Amino acid sequence: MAAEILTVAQMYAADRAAMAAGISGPTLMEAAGRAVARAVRSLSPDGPVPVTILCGPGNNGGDGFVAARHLRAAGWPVRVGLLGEKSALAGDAGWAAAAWAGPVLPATVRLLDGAGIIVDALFGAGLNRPVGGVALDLIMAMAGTGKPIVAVDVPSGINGDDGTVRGGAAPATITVGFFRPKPAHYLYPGRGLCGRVEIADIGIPDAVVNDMDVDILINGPSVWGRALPRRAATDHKYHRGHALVLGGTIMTGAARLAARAALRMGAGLVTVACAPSAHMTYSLSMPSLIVQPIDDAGGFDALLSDTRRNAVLLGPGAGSGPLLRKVTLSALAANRAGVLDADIFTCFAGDLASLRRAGLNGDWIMTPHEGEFRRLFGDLPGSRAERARRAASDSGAILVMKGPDTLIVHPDGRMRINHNAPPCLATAGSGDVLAGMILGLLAQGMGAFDAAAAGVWWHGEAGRRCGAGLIAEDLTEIIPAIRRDILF
Ligand SMILES: NC(=O)C1=CN([C@@H]2O[C@H](COP(=O)(O)OP(=O)(O)OC[C@H]3O[C@@H](n4cnc5c(N)ncnc54)[C@H](O)[C@@H]3O)[C@@H](O)[C@H]2O)[C@H](O)CC1
Ligand SMILES: [K+]
Repeated sequence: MAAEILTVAQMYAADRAAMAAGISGPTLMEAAGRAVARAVRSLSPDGPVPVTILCGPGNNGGDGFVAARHLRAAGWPVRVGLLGEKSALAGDAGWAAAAWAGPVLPATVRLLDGAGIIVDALFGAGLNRPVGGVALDLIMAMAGTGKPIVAVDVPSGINGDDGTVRGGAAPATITVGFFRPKPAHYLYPGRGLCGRVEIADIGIPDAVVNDMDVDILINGPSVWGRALPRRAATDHKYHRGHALVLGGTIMTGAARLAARAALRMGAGLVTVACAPSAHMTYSLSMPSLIVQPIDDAGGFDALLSDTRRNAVLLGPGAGSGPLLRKVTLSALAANRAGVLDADIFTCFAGDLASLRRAGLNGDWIMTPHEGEFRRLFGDLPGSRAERARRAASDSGAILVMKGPDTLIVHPDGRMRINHNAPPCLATAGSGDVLAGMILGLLAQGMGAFDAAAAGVWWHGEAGRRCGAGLIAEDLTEIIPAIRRDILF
């Protein structure tokens, strides 16, 4: 499957490019409507049930008319309700409505009575304001029926570019998108309202994407697999990097999980630097760890003076006191790659400027969840994706905005949307494992953007394989099996 996600504007451009290549608008709409009819039929394998199709005033409605014609031809009872006047339908939608031989009724809530399946073809890519009035009444009524809904392109009321709900939207059972997915198919809350997403080939040549600046991808091995660190028969451990983790004194579990994850990801060596009082805790937890007691930030600097220690993790369990602050500023100045997580966002709350001044750049990855994000970046305006992009651009670092639809964003605006994380990953220590996984890849020399994306996907896959009831310790243990299955 192609990993590209197209914005609404890019999808319109793809349409135009296809038409310029000689594929007519009605040809595209015919294929789109046929795919919608197919999705409806898949919901009732035992045979026809009454279908109500609610059509809007644009081409989304046009797709609805085409679907109506195909379903009727296959012997399905279909009622079509139109929001607006048939005479006002223009272009391809006008063509589709003219080709529908059945009655066109005004779209009212009553039309939903007796429907076994509903097709939501009110608004798609062309939504340009929040839904209200009759349209909103229809959307709420669709949602209230409890019947299966097939949404055309997106559930009406969802903004295709960011997945936000504008006014209201009815949850679909299947959403049929066209050519390539849109951000709303992958970003919550849109993603949660789309149900199963089926992307139909409607005859737009794949090549049209080559002329576009596609900067959003679905995160997965096809995106970063070729950049994974390779093993050579002649490798020794110093070829595989040396990660350095600042370990806390009280919350020692976080750094232990992260260090273990970094080793499991293939880092050659992992050192935990900690207060002398915590030395024993770290040493006894994992014989393969190097544990270095440090008295103060100077002790950490001394460890960093060994340039083989090439990747650094700061934050998990570290406490947000002066030590973390000092160590972070000197690590940023030391020209390393690294991951900033957890207590970093408290330690530097509202103070991105200090991180930037110290040398934060694209070799560094920040991994906040929503609350931590706000602590560092404040209340930025816009959707989650817009805020994440702004934060990556302002910080100059790779931003991993954690959540059920984790975003991996480059300062230049490129974004990868992750979609494989199961809810059971929301458990204590899970974020520490993620930070350590990314660290392990950084230590082996993988570029920060790819390392972040690979870590996030791999962590999701680990969660999926462990399943419900997993604890963070399980995640680290399944890492090697996943590597074996990534075919790059
Ligand atoms: N390659 C493709 O993706 C193809 C997509 N197709 C379908 O075309 C629609 C997009 O069609 P468009 O006419 O541009 O927009 P819409 O039908 O979504 O809506 C425009 C229509 O609705 C009015 N409107 C917008 N927002 C509101 C609102 N909140 N309340 C009331 N009215 C609103 C607006 O004024 C217009 O009149 C895409 O989604 C696909 O379904 C093609 O069929 C095939 C190729
Ligand atoms: K729709």
